This record gives sequence, structure tokens and C-alpha cells, in this order.
Amino acid sequence: MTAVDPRNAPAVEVRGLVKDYSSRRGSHRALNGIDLTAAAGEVTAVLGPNGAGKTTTVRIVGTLVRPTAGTVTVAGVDAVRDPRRVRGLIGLSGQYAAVDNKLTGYENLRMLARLYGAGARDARARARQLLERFRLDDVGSRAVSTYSGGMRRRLDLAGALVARPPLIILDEPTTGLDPRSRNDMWDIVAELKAEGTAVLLTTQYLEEADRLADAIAVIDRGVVVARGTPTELKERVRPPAVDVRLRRPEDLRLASDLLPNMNFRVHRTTVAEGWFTVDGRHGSASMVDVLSRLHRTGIDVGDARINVPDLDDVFFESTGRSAEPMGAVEAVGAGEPT
Ligand SMILES: Nc1ncnc2c1ncn2[C@@H]1O[C@H](COP(=O)(O)OP(=O)(O)OP(=O)(O)O)[C@@H](O)[C@H]1O
Repeated sequence: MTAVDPRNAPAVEVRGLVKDYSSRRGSHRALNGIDLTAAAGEVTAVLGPNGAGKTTTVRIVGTLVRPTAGTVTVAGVDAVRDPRRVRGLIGLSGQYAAVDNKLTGYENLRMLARLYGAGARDARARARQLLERFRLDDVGSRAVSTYSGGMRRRLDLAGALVARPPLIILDEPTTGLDPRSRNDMWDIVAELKAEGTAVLLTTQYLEEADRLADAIAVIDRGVVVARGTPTELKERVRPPAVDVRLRRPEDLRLASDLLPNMNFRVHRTTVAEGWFTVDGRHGSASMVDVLSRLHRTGIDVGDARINVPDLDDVFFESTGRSAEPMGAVEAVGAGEPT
């Protein structure tokens, strides 16, 4: 067998991952055949509702939990057969925080650096460097027990980076953080990516996945129900639409006659305000087209916007759980769906 060159292997490759948890009440299948790839130098987000299997998946990749079946490689190294080697390739941060509350932030990082084999001087230097990088230098000499949630999370992540691993695993890095700490965390993830570190993170926040991820896997009930880049996932839900509000709602019928073959539709809830929707697969070009046709006919437009599906739509589409039911859509006029 030829050895895999770690430089060419994906940061993470998971195939057919199954995990059964047993209890006195019987066995529970938490993962039911997960396939997942995280490319080197990219941020990959595992998104899903509570209990979907996100933590179990990344814990298996992090060699903290053994799978029931399936294969996991990290940079080409088998995580089930060779967990020690894999541990040297990853930094883990999240719900399994290994920070000692009685020690100061500086002492925690210095200790970790020593554990990873750094000499006393290098360990001190690395600890100071990380405190500065994570904007913890002011509080580095305080016991961690006095830290806020955001500081603690940053220290935990700093600890995961002590050994400069090529892959960082972040389990729900911003759950419970205030908006400012969340933004700090997002900046740090973006910096890690810019430095070429692969990041595998779990999140329940659609905005977080949208903002940070190059690739997203949506997990529900132990299976991947959707995967792709944020843009691909959104485009798969439906093409963009153009929403327009006419100043005179009574112009709707005229507008509908003017825009054939554009799947003209109005919402029952907003028809009285003059809103209508047409397909907008060409984005701004579709919008310009619609507005100029209305303008030429003397129909006054009050408002117009391109309506692109967001990750909420992706999530609800792929997990089968819908948001607030939308007002029923009814067609007026002659517009035929394209
Ligand atoms: N140690 C365990 N023993 C038994 N069942 C477990 C254990 N850990 C997780 N589970 C179960 O496995 C399923 C997946 O859990 P997991 O923590 O991976 O989900 P999650 O997507 O990370 O959820 P959350 O967003 O709530 O953290 C859940 O039904 C959970 O109750």
C-alpha cells in the first residue's frame, strides 16, 4: 500500500461513521453513516440542531471517542488505529476544555507548552506570545477562575494552538458568548484560516456558519442532510427572487401582464401594500430588467430588493423543520412559471 502524503490529503476525511451509545435502556444510534471532508486551509462547519450528532462527530475526529464503525483520517493518518499520531496533528478546543481554573492564564499556557515538549524558555515565550495574540496579556497573571466566559474561551483556544497544529477543532466556539466576544472569536478563526490552518467547527448558529465556513455539512439525526459551500446550499434551495412594492397596489394586475414568464406572484399578506415577487435568477440584472419595464410603462415603484435564500432556508429545507408558516402564495395575472 502506498503511504498517503499528508500534504496532499484532506485535513479530515470521514467515511460511513456510525456511533452507538449503549445504556441500560438499550443502544442509541447517535451517528448513522456520516461522510465528511474538511480541506486543508479551509473552515468546515458542521451545522445542526441540538442532539444532531455534531459533538460526537468532532470528538471522534479528535480521537476522544471511538466510532462503532467507519473510517476517520486526519491528514491521511488513521485516527482510529493511530490516535497518538493524530493527536499531534490537532488542537482541540470547546466543550472538553482542559484549562485549570486555579492557575493563571500564563501558567496554563506555559504548562501546556511544557507538556508539548518545549523547553522552559520557549514555553515562557510561547505563553506570552499567545496571551498577546488572544488579547489576554492584561489578565495573564490573574487566576482563570476570575475570567469572563469570553476570556476563558479565548484561553482555551490559545491552549489548543500551543503546538501549532495544522488542524483545529472547535466545538461550538461561541455558544453563550456576548456579541463582542463572538466577533473576537470569528476574527481569530479568520486569522487561523489566513495562516493556512484547517478549522473544523460545530455550531448551532447559521450566521456563524455563513460568515466563517468555506464548506458546510448540515447534520440531522446522525446523518448529513446537506453539504456544500454556503452559496451552493442557498442556490439549491431556490434561485434568487426580486421583490417589488408598487406605489399603487391597483397596478399589480398591469405589472403582472407586463412581466410574462417570470413566475409573477403576490403574497396574500402583502398584496394590499402592492408587493409582488418574480424570479430573479440573474440577480441585479433581473432587477434592472423588471424595474425598467415597469418604469417604461409608467408604473411607480416604492421599493425593490433582491431576495436571496439564506441559511435559515437551507436549514429548514434540509432538516424538514419549517420556520413560521409563510402566507399562502396566490398567483394573479398571466405570469407563467419559468
Ligand atoms: N456519552 C453519551 N452517552 C449516551 N448518549 C450520548 C452521549 N453523548 C451523546 N449522546 C447522544 O447522542 C446524540 C448526539 O449527541 P451530540 O452531543 O453529538 O449532538 P450535538 O449535535 O452535538 O448536540 P448539541 O448541539 O446539543 O451539543 C444525542 O441524542 C445525545 O443524547
